[in-house]
Amino acid sequence: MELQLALDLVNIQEGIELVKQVEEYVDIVEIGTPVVINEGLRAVKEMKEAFPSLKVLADLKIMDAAGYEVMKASEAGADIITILGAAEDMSIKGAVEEAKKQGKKILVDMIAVKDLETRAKEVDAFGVDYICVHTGYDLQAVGKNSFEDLQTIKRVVKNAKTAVAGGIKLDTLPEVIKAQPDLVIVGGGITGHADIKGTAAQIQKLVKQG
Ligand SMILES: O=C([C@H](O)CO)[C@H](O)[C@H](O)COP(=O)(O)O
Repeated sequence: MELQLALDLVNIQEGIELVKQVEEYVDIVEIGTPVVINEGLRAVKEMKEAFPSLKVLADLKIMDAAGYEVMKASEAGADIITILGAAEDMSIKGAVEEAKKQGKKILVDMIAVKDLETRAKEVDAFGVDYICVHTGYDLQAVGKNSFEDLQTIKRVVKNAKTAVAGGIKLDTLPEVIKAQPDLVIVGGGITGHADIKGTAAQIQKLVKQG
């Protein structure tokens, strides 16, 4: 099981300073969608240059022009790029094709997908690397989480790795781990904590114990 740190509410320099504190505890650093919107793919480039041994995920949440956007994120140094499960089949297939060409990986974010079971099976057949259930900020705000959805994709996904994101904290992590995802994504549960390093260490310990 791997741990991904999501950076969403920081600028590039703040992100780099944050990762300095926790780099020994995380496998993947996510340049979150708000950071890409604010700073562009420069954020991916600078993070990868600062931490060449960490994998960097560009959370582009691609919806269209997938091949081109995967190519640009790859050129910036991303190891993993996200596309939405709600995108056209052709877009997801295009993303996979370009990622393979570039030696990169595709994570499909299933946020807002209504028929999760059906779509997860379809997307799994396209050769994507990760399928991620995700409760975004707006649904977290009304008390939702992705724990049941994680069990659904664990049941139906046969090829891709499974991932889970959205409001995961130290106290809810054991429930997540019980479902055995391949990748756990934590943002505010680490970055919003008073003790960032200590929390990342505790979360990593639980994730690695599986
Ligand atoms: O993808 C995310 C969100 O849509 C904002 O871009 C977050 O990175 C993801 O939800 C993980 O962050 P937390 O919910 O703070 O753990």
